[in-house]
Amino acid sequence: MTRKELFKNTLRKSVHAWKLINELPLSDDESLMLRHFMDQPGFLDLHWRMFVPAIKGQGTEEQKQKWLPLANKMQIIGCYAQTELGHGSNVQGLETTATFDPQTDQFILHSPTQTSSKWWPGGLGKVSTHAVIYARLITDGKDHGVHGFIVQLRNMDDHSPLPGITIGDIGVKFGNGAYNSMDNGFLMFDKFCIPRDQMLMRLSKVTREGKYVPSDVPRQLMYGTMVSVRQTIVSNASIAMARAVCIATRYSAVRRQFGSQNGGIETQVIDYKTQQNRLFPLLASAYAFRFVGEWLKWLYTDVTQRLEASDFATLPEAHACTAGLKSMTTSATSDGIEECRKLCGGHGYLWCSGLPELFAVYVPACTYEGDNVVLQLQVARFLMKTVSQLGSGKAPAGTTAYMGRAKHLLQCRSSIRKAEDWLNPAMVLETFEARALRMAVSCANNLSKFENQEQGFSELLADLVEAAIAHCQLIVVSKFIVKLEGEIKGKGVKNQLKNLCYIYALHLIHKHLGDFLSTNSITSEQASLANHQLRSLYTQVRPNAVALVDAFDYTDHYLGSVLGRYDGNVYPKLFEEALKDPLNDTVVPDGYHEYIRPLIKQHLRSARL
Ligand SMILES: CCCCCCCC/C=C\CCCCCCC/C=C/C(=O)SCCNC(=O)CCNC(=O)[C@H](O)C(C)(C)COP(=O)(O)OP(=O)(O)OC[C@H]1O[C@@H](n2cnc3c(N)ncnc32)[C@H](O)[C@@H]1OP(=O)(O)O
Ligand SMILES: Cc1cc2nc3c(=O)[nH]c(=O)nc-3n(C[C@H](O)[C@H](O)[C@H](O)COP(=O)(O)OP(=O)(O)OC[C@H]3O[C@@H](n4cnc5c(N)ncnc54)[C@H](O)[C@@H]3O)c2cc1C
Repeated sequence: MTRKELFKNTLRKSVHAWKLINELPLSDDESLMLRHFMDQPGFLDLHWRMFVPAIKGQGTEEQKQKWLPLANKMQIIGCYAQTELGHGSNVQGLETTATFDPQTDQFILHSPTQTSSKWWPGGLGKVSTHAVIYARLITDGKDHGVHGFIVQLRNMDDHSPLPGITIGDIGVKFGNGAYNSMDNGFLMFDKFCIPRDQMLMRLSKVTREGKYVPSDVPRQLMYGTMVSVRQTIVSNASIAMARAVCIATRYSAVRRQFGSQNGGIETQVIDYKTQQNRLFPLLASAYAFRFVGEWLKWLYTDVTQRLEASDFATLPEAHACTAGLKSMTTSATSDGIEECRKLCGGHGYLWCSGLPELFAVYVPACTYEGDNVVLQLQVARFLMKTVSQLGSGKAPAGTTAYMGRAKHLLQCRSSIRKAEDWLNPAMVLETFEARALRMAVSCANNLSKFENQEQGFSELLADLVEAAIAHCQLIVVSKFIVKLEGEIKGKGVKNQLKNLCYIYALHLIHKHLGDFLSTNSITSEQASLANHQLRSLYTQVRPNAVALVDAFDYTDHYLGSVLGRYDGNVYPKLFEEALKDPLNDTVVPDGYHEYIRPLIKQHLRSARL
């Protein structure tokens, strides 16, 4: 499809999905499932995941009563317009202004520079009638920082931009189809006026007289919509990873190379230990991210209930967990999808493998909802704060509770003696805790050598990110272990999950061996034992690998991959796909008479053939 066709077709699908949701009708969970199977980024994502939650989280009761019924019936379509051409990560650096005019009781929205143009918001370019706009609030010449506003963008009769608004699509993005189904947009305001009651005023207010009244709740609640989306992105990482792994695992069982004896069949590539060493940790990650995603959903629900009761105590942890896990799982999944492409050899590079499209549509997850490095730095700040409070009498809680055992974890030595000891959950957990704590403490010690903490932080950014990742990996490992300790129906299933849990943990040790050795969390002998155990786990997973990906229950239609077909009938179908290519419509290609024939003829003449 051309870009225009792709965009229009996605509009068609989105509107059809909305019709089904209402007609059947579908529950919220079923509607999410429908979105999942619609399988294309589109304006509904931003309307439901960001525009509506932003109003719910930041609007007053009156504002919710006014706007939510319209949004819930999709009589208005909204998006989330925060990022600007010049500023994305640095939200406090946004330039768009919203200046209160007491004479008209209005805010004047203005884009003072080119870099202040809104740039990137999905659904903004061509579809949305409304947006939640983030802009600097100015009253009486004073800048109060960034706040949210509900703004109508387009005329409800003919969809034209309202006077004072310039709006459009930012252009083609990475990949052929992928994210190009979405109208990520730009927007400039030229002194555009909105009524005062369109500032989202749950967190702070501007009175009729133009007085700014900050509320007593933390201003970070303004970032709540991002926290909610980051949480869902973790579960989505599992879905995308599982999809790539399903394709690569099934194909690795079909594909044979070398090893034929006396003219017999060749070896299935899934039997090579190198293939297993690349594939099975990704299979394990798909399960691990699913379980940590379930836990994060619980954490998010819990913090939401606490916030409603004005208990803000767990907000920093919820922010650190959603930011860190969003970052860690999306980075691992993007890398994992690319690894799966390589695991499928040359055929993985074919569009019909399903992997190039999956990669292209997935990889921006490392950037949207917060650049992955910027988000890990938020985790690092949280960790440094926690370390600095050790010994102050305030016991660390939640995911940092292990830091409360700092004295032990800083000096303990791993008691792993034989390979099977690596199947002991307590020993594995302590290894990850020791490594995470020691990396965090080492950063804190290095920071304390700087007179200026912020300067020290800038100097140590790379180490801080590594410490943050170590903490996030510990969370994933520990939630996998907790899952195994809970109710899992079926002993066989539990055994398989145990194998995957240890593959996940031991492979991380192998991959980040430098961290584990340099922090003395394990010795090099213990590292070899971990590798030994890992190989044995691969052997145990091998006979069940295909069943473990079949368990994701993805249809062939959803996978969209010739290589990942359930029936394994890969080669005939590759031919069928190839023959569908427009280049094969004719035997002699268009351009032959124009370019190839004259070239050949010229050579034939000069060679006197
Ligand atoms: C084959 C076909 C397959 C098809 C598959 C389809 C695939 C699609 C799948 C799923 C779709 C998912 C839908 C996703 C849609 C994506 C749309 C994207 C939207 C966006 O990107 S919106 C814009 C997002 N922008 C960002 O994330 C910006 C990142 N920056 C920030 O968040 C912040 O500015 C910051 C965290 C970097 C903070 O910077 P700074 O230090 O300047 O912060 P301050 O504002 O001064 O605050 C510091 C203080 O606050 C704490 N803090 C910060 N953030 C939060 C928070 N969110 N919650 C709570 N607290 C927060 C911070 O820790 C500091 O605290 P202390 O002072 O240290 O105590
Ligand atoms: C597909 C897609 C959809 C999007 N949808 C929306 C949307 O609906 N609404 C919306 O408002 N926005 C949206 N965005 C924008 C997105 O949120 C931002 O792109 C994202 O927050 C990153 O910000 P940036 O582009 O400014 O990156 P930058 O911050 O410019 O990052 C560039 C580089 O600088 C590094 N860097 C930046 N700051 C630091 C630091 N303090 N320390 C160390 N390194 C740093 C980063 O790691 C990165 O390597 C979307 C983006 C994409 C790609």
